[in-house]
Amino acid sequence: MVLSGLAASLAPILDVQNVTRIFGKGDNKVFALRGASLSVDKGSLIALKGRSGSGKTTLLNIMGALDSPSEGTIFYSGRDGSRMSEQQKNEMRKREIGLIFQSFALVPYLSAFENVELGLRIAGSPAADRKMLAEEALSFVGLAQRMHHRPQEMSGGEQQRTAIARAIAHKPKLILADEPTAELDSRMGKQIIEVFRELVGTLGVSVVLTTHDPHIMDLVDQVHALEDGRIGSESIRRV
Ligand SMILES: Nc1ncnc2c1ncn2[C@@H]1O[C@H](COP(=O)(O)OP(=O)(O)OP(=O)(O)O)[C@@H](O)[C@H]1O
Repeated sequence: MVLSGLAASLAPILDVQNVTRIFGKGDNKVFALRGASLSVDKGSLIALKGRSGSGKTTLLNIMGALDSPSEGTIFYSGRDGSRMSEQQKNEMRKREIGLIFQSFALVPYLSAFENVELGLRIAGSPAADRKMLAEEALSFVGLAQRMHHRPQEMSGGEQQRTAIARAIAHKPKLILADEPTAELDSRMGKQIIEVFRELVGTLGVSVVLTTHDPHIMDLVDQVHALEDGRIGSESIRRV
């Protein structure tokens, strides 16, 4: 189904419907997700919690079109993922999604600016725009004065803010962050959530993150608990 521009703009950013993901075969079959459903609206800050192995990373990978459901459907701004080619998914990921990892995943011998600029190259941003976009993103996360430092010369919080700048520089609609505060102390973790909060508030970006930290769960709009591959009934909505 092709949605009109208006219908696509009204659709949730992500609509995960009854998604199951099975790894392996026969006796080695693992149900990482078993009918998980979740809708992500524009401008929401959402945390996924759950014990180790409950399926958080698997769900995040499917949300980021890095993986596909075995059963069920995911709609990306109204587009049915199962009807998109790998190339269409790659294009969508590059343009519309920003990914952030627990371990920052920065290139160690490049400065913060060069790391963000490299991300823009990979996202296919035109060369003429890259300097301005990289500086804008680094200023947004409060690193205007530190952008020519390398990761090893920065604190963990500054490194994660560099990774956020890299994820937002191409102006995606959705940020997916797998345990973005796990390597940070509570003060730096809170600063990272404040950056996400500002992204949601000022740019209308949606953020979905995974966390084990109850303090982080207190700072987001919605908390959804994954239990054995399903979104549990104790999900908390604050908005
Ligand atoms: N590629 C894979 N092949 C086989 N099993 C997998 C694969 N990826 C994940 N699993 C299994 O699926 C289940 C869910 O894993 P997942 O990584 O999504 O959990 P998680 O909630 O993110 O865990 P953690 O909090 O430890 O990161 C686990 O039992 C895991 O071992």
